[in-house]
Amino acid sequence: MSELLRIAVPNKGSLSEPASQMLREAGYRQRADSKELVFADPDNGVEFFFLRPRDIAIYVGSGRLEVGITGEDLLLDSGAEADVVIKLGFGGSTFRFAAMAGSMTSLAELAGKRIASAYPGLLDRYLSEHGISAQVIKLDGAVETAVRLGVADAIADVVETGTTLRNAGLEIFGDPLLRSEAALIRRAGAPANGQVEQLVRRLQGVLIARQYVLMDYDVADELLEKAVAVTPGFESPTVSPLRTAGWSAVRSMVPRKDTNRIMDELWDIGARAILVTDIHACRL
Ligand SMILES: Nc1ncnc2c1ncn2[C@@H]1O[C@H](COP(=O)(O)OP(=O)(O)OP(=O)(O)O)[C@@H](O)[C@H]1O
Ligand SMILES: O=P(O)(O)OC[C@H]1O[C@H](OP(=O)(O)OP(=O)(O)O)[C@H](O)[C@@H]1O
Ligand SMILES: [Mg+2]
Repeated sequence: MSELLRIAVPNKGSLSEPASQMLREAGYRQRADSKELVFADPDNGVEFFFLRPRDIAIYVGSGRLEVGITGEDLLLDSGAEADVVIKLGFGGSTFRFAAMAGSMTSLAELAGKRIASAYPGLLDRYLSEHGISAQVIKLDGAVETAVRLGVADAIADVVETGTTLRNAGLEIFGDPLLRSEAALIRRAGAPANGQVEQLVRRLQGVLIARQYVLMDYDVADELLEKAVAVTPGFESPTVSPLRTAGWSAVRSMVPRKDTNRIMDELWDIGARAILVTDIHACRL
């Protein structure tokens, strides 16, 4: 038997629960106790290491662990030599500058100022790429409070809903430094590995199952072309003859978010018995 594939998974924070949930949907067992730091699933040939998401890039970049799940922003901040294999569709955020409401409007105003952040690597790189000379104040968290307490003039931080900023009396300015989401990462230049490819196929299966539904409908043959144009599917929809002559049954995958619009369009074209089913799992 080949060795277990070692996968780093966030042990805490925003990415922890959605990462474990996605792995569960991909058929892996997950720890029952959030204090467990290592958990093997030998039936699926993998072993999970529960680590701080910020540290995961370091373990993976150094090659100690084959792959890991972390945020793109955390990967960039760490400077670790790892690449995104696939984006995972959760843990989405933007990384933005903010200051007291009404106090700053453009990046240029940051020159010579103090900027607090828990992502100094990311911030330093952005400032030097934009030719801005400012002092970076490294904090561990709750950076929104740094301005009020006079430790910094502005902050650069993760923004999801913007509630934390608003509550601190801050306002974003300038373009986002970055858009980020959770991703599966791997050491830069690592050789092809069948176990990793299997993990990626499983995760892609979960992404597709979450983003698409299966749509079935019946349509008169003379309307078939028009209906199929609305539901082109991934490669090609399945069309089968109905027992009633002159009618066909169509099955196609459609984006979940468009489900009702597509059903309305199909109905207007003349399709009937339109059924929508969740996809439990898939390999495309
Ligand atoms: N509302 C959010 N707050 C913080 N991080 C978020 C949020 N939404 C998405 N993320 C992403 O989660 C990752 C940060 O996770 P991390 O566990 O380090 O921070 P956290 O969720 O703030 O946890 P902690 O309580 O340890 O600060 C980043 O990739 C970030 O972009
Ligand atoms: O835009 P929002 O939806 O408000 O989310 C973003 C905020 O949430 C996180 O803080 P967290 O609560 O994790 O505390 P921390 O700063 O100590 O990490 C993050 O650092 C931002 O402060
Ligand atoms: Mg946090």
